[in-house]
Amino acid sequence: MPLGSKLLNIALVQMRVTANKATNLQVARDKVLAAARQGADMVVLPECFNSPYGVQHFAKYAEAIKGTEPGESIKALAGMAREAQVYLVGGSIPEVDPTTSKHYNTCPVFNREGELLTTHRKVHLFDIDVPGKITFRESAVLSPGEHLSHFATEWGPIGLGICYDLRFPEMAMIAARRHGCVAMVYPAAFNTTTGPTFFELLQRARAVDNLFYVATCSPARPPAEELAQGSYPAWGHSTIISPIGEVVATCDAEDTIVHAQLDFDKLAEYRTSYPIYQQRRFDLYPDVAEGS
Ligand SMILES: NC(=O)CC(=O)C(=O)O
Repeated sequence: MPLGSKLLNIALVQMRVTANKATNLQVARDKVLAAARQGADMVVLPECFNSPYGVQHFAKYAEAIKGTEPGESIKALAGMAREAQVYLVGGSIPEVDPTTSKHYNTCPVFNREGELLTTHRKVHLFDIDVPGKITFRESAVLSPGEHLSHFATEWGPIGLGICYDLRFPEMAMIAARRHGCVAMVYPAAFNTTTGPTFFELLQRARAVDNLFYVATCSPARPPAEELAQGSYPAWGHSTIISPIGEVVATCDAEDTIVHAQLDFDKLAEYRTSYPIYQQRRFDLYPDVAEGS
């Protein structure tokens, strides 16, 4: 697919997520509409935007997305996208598959008419153990997705990942090389242990590996009293990175909306200046763009 030539105004909604799903949906709606009023074409919500992030919460907040009447979050997201007339990368929500009863961490994407374009189920589950700092085991409750995902837009295809997926370069490279993606979007919830070391570095690495834009959207960090009660210490720092690894826009841990313009003429320029797509040595390593 040819590279798009227009500007894409993107907005990252770094919102506070509470234990009240209805409140989270209402806050998301208000912020999606506010972002659209500021000129956003595409709005991104955080990982787990309708539920606290923690294995103890996933089953309680889980909703069906496919194969049955969609849950309240999917209906609400479709309504927001339609009302705001934006592409909506609906963060992620805990999903239950009614046919298998398996749970997933899933990102739904809607077009400006509020139609569900695709869903991405987090492929790499967040299972880590940093002694004395953080232990997290999504696989205790969730199943991994079995597919890589992207969706078509007028600017070109856009790849999807969720948080821990950012650590796996193959996924972004397949999006870029096999599907011609011009950007990768990751709803994410890094934390105060891993965020400072890895979050920006990984985004910049994925961007320069592939000469495309990378956008991430995190929940805002909860207040100190909630952290003291065990709430997940989200790192925040929702960010947009240019194809040559520059931080185009970012923030700290607060409740905010980050706006930026993705310039796909610039992307084409960079790919001409740095022709790494043509310089690969597939005689020495396999071509990840092969097949589809
Ligand atoms: N929350 C995640 O999925 C990932 C994360 O926090 C990390 O990789 O660090």
